[in-house]
Amino acid sequence: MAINWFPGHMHKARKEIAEIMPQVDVIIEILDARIPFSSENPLVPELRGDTPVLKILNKSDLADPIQTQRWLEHLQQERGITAIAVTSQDTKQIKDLLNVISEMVPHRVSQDKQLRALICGIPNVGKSTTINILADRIIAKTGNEAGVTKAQQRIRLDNNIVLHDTPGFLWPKLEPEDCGYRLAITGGIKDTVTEKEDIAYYAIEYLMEHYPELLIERYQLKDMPATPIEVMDAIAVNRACVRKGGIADLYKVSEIILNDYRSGTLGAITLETVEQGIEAKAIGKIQEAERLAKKQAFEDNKKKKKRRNK
Ligand SMILES: Nc1nc2c(ncn2[C@@H]2O[C@H](COP(=O)(O)OP(=O)(O)OP(=O)(O)O)[C@@H](O)[C@H]2O)c(=O)[nH]1
Repeated sequence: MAINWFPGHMHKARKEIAEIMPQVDVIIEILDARIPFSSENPLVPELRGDTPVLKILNKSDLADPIQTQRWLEHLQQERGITAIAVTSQDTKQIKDLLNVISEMVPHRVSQDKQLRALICGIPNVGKSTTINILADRIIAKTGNEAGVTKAQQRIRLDNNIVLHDTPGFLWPKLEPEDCGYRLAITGGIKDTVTEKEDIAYYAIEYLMEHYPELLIERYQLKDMPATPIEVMDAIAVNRACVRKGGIADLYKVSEIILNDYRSGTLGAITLETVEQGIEAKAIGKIQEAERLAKKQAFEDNKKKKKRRNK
C-alpha cells in the first residue's frame, strides 16, 4: 500500500513552522501513544535544530499500558528525550503540561519572559483537544478525522505562555509501508485515501499475533481462525454482514473492526512495539537511500543523454 497524502496545507505548515522556529522556546510534539514511532514526524528534528522538545504520548487511554511504559523508557533513557504519556480525557494531566514545559526552559520563567511553545503533530493526534483544555475554551475545531486543523494560530494563555498551533503535517511519502498501515488504522490518514478492507486486514493480522484474546472476546469467536480472511468471515456471520448468496460484506466488516479499534471498544491496543519502531526506522532509512540512489541514477542518465545528443 503506497499512500501519498501531502495536501497543500501541509506544505504550507512546513514553511510556516520553519519561519516561526527561531521565536520558539519549546516544542510540544504530540504523538499517538498507540503508534509512537509512526506518528513521529521525521521533519521535526530537521526543523527544530536545538530547540528543546517535549514528546507527548497522547490517547494513552487507548494504548496498551505495558507498551506505553516501554516507549517512555525508550524515549527518555535511550534517546534522552523528555516524554510523557497523557490522555486528553484527564484535564489535569493536560494542564500539568504547562509546568513540564516551564521546567524545561527555566531561564525564560526566572526572567519573567513570555514562554513561546509550538504545538505540532501529525493529523488527528489530539492537538486541538489539548489546546482547548490548555486555553480553557474552545479555540480549535476537533474531530475524529485526519486534517481538521487547517490554519496556524497563536493562543495567549494566562500564565505568560503563548501557544503556536500548527495544522497537522505528514511527510510526503509514508514509508515503510507498515507505518502507513498503522497510521491508517488509528485514523492518522484520511479514510478516503486508503482501502478500508486492506487496512482492516492488516489490523486483524496484527491483532491475531499480538492481542488474539481481545479479538476472540469482542467477536465471540470459538477458536482463532487460521487467517485474517477467516476472521473477517466469522465476524460477518456474527454481525449479520452477509450479502445474498452468503458472501461476506468485507467492507462493512472492515468498518466494524476499524471503528471498534479507534473507539477503544476492542481494548487498549498498541500497534507497534519499540522493537518494531526501531525496525521500521531502519527500513525507512534503507528505502530513503534507495530512492535517492535511483533519483541520482535518473539524473545521471539524463545528463548522459543530453551530452550524447549535443
Ligand atoms: N480516546 C481519546 N480520544 C482523544 C484523545 N485526544 C483526542 N481524542 C480524540 O481524537 C480526535 C482528534 O482530536 P483533535 O484534537 O481534533 O486532533 P488534531 O490533532 O487537532 O487533528 P487535526 O485537526 O486533524 O490536525 C477527536 O475525536 C478527539 O476527541 C485522547 O487522549 N483519548
